[in-house]
Amino acid sequence: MPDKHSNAPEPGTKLGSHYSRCFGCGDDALGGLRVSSTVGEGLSVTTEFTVTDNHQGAPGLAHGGLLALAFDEALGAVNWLIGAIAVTGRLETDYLMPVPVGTTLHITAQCDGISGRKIYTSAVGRLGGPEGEAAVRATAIFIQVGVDHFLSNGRLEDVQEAMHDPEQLRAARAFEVNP
Ligand SMILES: CCCCCCCCCCCCCCCC(=O)SCCNC(=O)CCNC(=O)[C@H](O)C(C)(C)COP(=O)(O)OP(=O)(O)OC[C@H]1O[C@@H](n2cnc3c(N)ncnc32)[C@H](O)[C@@H]1OP(=O)(O)O
Repeated sequence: MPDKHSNAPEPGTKLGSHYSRCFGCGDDALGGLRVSSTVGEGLSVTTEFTVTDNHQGAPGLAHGGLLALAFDEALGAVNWLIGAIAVTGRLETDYLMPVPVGTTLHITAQCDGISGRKIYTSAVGRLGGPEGEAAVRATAIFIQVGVDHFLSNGRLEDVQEAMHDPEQLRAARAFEVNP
C-alpha cells in the first residue's frame, strides 16, 4: 500500500475537478456528469451520483456505460490522495442491480495497492444510502504518467487553454505538477 501524500486533503474535504471540461467532473462540460468526490478515511473517497433523465439506457434505467464513467471518476479521485498523475489503463464493472432514474448511487472508492507505475483501485456503489444494497462494483488499474503524456498527446489548443486556466493550475498543483 502506498502512503497517503503528506499534502493530501483531510477527510471530509471536497476534491475539485481535475479539469473544467472533463465530461465526468468538469463544470464546463455540456451534459457532463459533474460528479464530485469527498476525501474519506485512509486512501478512500466517497462520490454521489444521481441518475437523471439524460442518463438512460433502457426506459427509466441508467446506462451501464455511463455508470462506468461515474466509477472511473470516483476511482481516479483516489490518485489525488497519493499525489499521483495517472490515467485509466483498465476499468472493470460488475452490474449487480438495475439503477433507476432518480436514484443516487453512493460510491466508495479506495486504493488497494501499487506496483511500479500501476495503481490498483476498487469501488462499490450502493443504492438507498451509503450502507444500502450494492448495485455496482468496479475495479480499475491506473497507470502513472508524467505531465508529458498530456502535453504530447492532447489537442494543442485545449492543452494551451488549460495551461492558462487558474483552476487547471490549481488542480495541477494538487498533483505537484509544474506544467
Ligand atoms: C495541461 C497539463 C496539466 C496536467 C494536469 C494533470 C491532471 C490529472 C489528469 C488526470 C486525468 C484523468 C482522466 C480521467 C481518467 C481517464 O479517463 S484517462 C483516459 C483513458 N485512458 C487512456 O487514455 C490511457 C491510454 N493508454 C496509454 O496512454 C498507455 O497505454 C499507458 C496507460 C500510458 C501505458 O503506456 P506506457 O506508459 O507505455 O506503459 P507500459 O510501459 O506499457 O506499462 C507500464 C505498466 O503498466 C501496465 N499496463 C499498461 N497498460 C495496462 C492496461 N491497459 N491494463 C493493465 N496494465 C497495464 C504494464 O503491464 C506495465 O506493468 P509492469 O510491466 O510495470 O508491471
